[in-house]
Amino acid sequence: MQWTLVVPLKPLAHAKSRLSDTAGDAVRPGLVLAFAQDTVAAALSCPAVRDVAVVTDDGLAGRELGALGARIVPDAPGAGLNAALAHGEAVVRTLRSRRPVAALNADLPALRPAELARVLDAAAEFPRAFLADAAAMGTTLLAAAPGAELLPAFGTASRTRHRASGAVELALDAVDSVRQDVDTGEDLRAALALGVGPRTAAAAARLLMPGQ
Ligand SMILES: Nc1nc2c(ncn2[C@@H]2O[C@H](COP(=O)(O)OP(=O)(O)OP(=O)(O)O)[C@@H](O)[C@H]2O)c(=O)[nH]1
Ligand SMILES: C=C(OP(=O)(O)O)C(=O)O
Repeated sequence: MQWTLVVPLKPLAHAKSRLSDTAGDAVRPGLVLAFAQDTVAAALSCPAVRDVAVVTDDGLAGRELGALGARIVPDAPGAGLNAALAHGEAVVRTLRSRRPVAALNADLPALRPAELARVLDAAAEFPRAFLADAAAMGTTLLAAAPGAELLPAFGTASRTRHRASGAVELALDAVDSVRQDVDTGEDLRAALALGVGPRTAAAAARLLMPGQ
């Protein structure tokens, strides 16, 4: 099955505020862009992925991610993460109504295409399914079959909300790269230990972070 992914991305200057102790205001936007570039590049090279739409109002990120092959959708609602995802879903479904759709966070710099393919293949068995993040509190991927709505409920402690909404939690081993979102300096160290993509590796080296 070939999926359309919807990837939300906040304006870089405001994104990942919880990383401010690890990366100051001068370097954090570049680091967040590197996460998104490595996430989108890995997604686009996944055999289970047909196309990727990034919902963002950030001009630089739009140009860079568009150059990788993503469709850029303006964050027209401007009303937060879940509104951005619902809007992205509506846009891609207008274009491709018979494809399954999955929301994927933009902060997965260690993402491996083969692991993403395993997650999407497992999700294809259910009308709606999700993958919990490495902290086991949040969500990194929420998937909906053709004809089912995503009904995104991302944000703090979203795992419980997605489960309560009827989405099936995917119980998969060895998909750490799809679970490892980066909110904090500790998360970034964990992602570096898994092995990040080239743009995040370069950006982290500029922060003088060891472990690559
Ligand atoms: N388009 C869009 N994306 C968003 C919005 N809010 C969050 N995101 C994205 O949603 C994903 C998950 O969000 P978080 O992990 O909370 O990231 P964040 O809001 O940048 O992080 P903090 O500032 O530390 O809370 C990331 O890819 C964000 O860039 C929004 O209002 N619009
Ligand atoms: C966006 C989420 O949370 P966090 O900001 O903790 O990554 C989530 O897990 O739904």
